[in-house]
Amino acid sequence: MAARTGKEYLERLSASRPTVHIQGETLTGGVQDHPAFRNVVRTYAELYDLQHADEHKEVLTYTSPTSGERVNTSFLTPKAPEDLVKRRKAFKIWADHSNGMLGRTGDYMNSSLMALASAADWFAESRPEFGENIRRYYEKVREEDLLCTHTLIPPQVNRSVSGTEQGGGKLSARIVDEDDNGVVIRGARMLATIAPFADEMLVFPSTVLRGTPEDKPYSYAFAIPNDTKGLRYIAREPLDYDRPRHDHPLGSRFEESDCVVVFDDVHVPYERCFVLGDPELCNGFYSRTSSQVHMTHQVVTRTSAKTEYILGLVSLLTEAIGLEQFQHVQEDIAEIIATLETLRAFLRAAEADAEINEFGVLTPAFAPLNAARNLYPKLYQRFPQILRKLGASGLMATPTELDVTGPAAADIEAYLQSATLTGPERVKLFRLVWDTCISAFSSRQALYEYYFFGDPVRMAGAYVKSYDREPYKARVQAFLDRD
Ligand SMILES: Cc1cc2nc3c(=O)[nH]c(=O)nc-3n(C[C@H](O)[C@H](O)[C@H](O)COP(=O)(O)OP(=O)(O)OC[C@H]3O[C@@H](n4cnc5c(N)ncnc54)[C@H](O)[C@@H]3O)c2cc1C
Repeated sequence: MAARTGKEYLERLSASRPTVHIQGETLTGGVQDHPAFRNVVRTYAELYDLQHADEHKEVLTYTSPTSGERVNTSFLTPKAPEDLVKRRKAFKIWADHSNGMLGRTGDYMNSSLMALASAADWFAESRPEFGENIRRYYEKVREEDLLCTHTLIPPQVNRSVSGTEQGGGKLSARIVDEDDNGVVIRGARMLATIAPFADEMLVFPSTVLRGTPEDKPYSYAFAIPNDTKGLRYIAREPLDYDRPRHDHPLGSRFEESDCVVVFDDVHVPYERCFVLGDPELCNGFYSRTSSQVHMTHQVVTRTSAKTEYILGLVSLLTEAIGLEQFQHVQEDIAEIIATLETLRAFLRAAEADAEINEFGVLTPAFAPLNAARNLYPKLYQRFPQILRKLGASGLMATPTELDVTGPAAADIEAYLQSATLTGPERVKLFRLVWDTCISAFSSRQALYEYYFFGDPVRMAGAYVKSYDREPYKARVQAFLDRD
């Protein structure tokens, strides 16, 4: 099968039976029609349709080396510089479709799987069949164009002890049994975005494991269909209130949903396992395979699309109400431009300094991408702040569509006009600003960007530890020692 259409994505989803607890209801199917999910599912279907649009199909797809069918470009194993460029352009098309608001479009995990499968020999060091498993799984996801999400971190019970010690070792998902066909998993993982409407759940390592015998049951990587028996999702309250697009322009399209993941003795067949009982392999999972680099390449492309959107939005806002000439407003706009250009420079540097890794994959330089992923969680927080500051009371003068077209229409036309816009045009723009900086949807976006790659505080610790500062210390020391 080739790159899917939106219709094919929806058909598969309607045949799927994931167990989802949401607002007191238990769903065992029908996700695509549920008010909490149907709008975002439609948006995901649009992404699949873009793969077949005349203006995008050349960039969004390439010819599969096994089936000869067109498959999504995020599966392309880069060997030459133009492959990296093609990958980035494909990421950008999908990211632009949601103004960078969707964090779990398929290309994110596809990029990870591409890199993991290329490093199959590394997995095979643990057990030969694991190398074959990851290669086969990547090909399956590529050829069937499956939508994958992932769940990484242990439940947030007591962060003063390790993930494996939560609840006395009885809470985090762990291997509790093993038979001739596979392993049995019991416990929970904290979160998985888009879980109810993904096809597959990747249960991958995250926190560093100590390599002690007690850590072995927590040392695994596997993938299961999202309606596997015993797998349950507990969804948070939806932020899509099924309101008109005029009123909630982002929440009514891009509300991805986040779920706690419960494994109630889930049986995972061996052929779906890539690591078992090997903490060392878990600890090297992302770095040794270059998977973190390719994932970050996708993410920085997405965040640059999101920053372009913010720049466009702030510019329309400041033009609309005549703020452009004020210096502090220009200072805020300059901050957004500088962030955008920084992200673009990181992407360009990462691609320009790419090198072939030990598995023959052209891999972007990690240093610029790592800098981007350490900076953006904090840089993004400024954007809603700037929008709130510049929008001010205008963000509360935001009647709904029913008012714009109802009895208040004449007042709205007269009193809500702006320097450049009619009343209805201004309300439409300001509702978009509101959904980017004030609504519950926008709050969740800010939280998402902050924790996208993990806790920025602990990431900073790892960043400092991994960065070679010796040459700079030596240079300063030499200066101190200079006569
Ligand atoms: C909107 C959203 C969507 C998400 N989607 C996914 C997903 O799809 N898949 C997935 O796997 N994960 C997902 N996550 C989880 C994300 O990976 C985590 O939020 C992130 O790794 C931080 O972990 P935590 O939330 O458990 O925070 P905690 O680890 O509980 O940290 C809470 C606070 O305590 C501090 N703290 C805790 N422990 C330490 C320590 N040892 N040293 C110093 N400070 C500490 C932190 O700095 C932080 O301020 C999502 C998170 C959000 C918010």
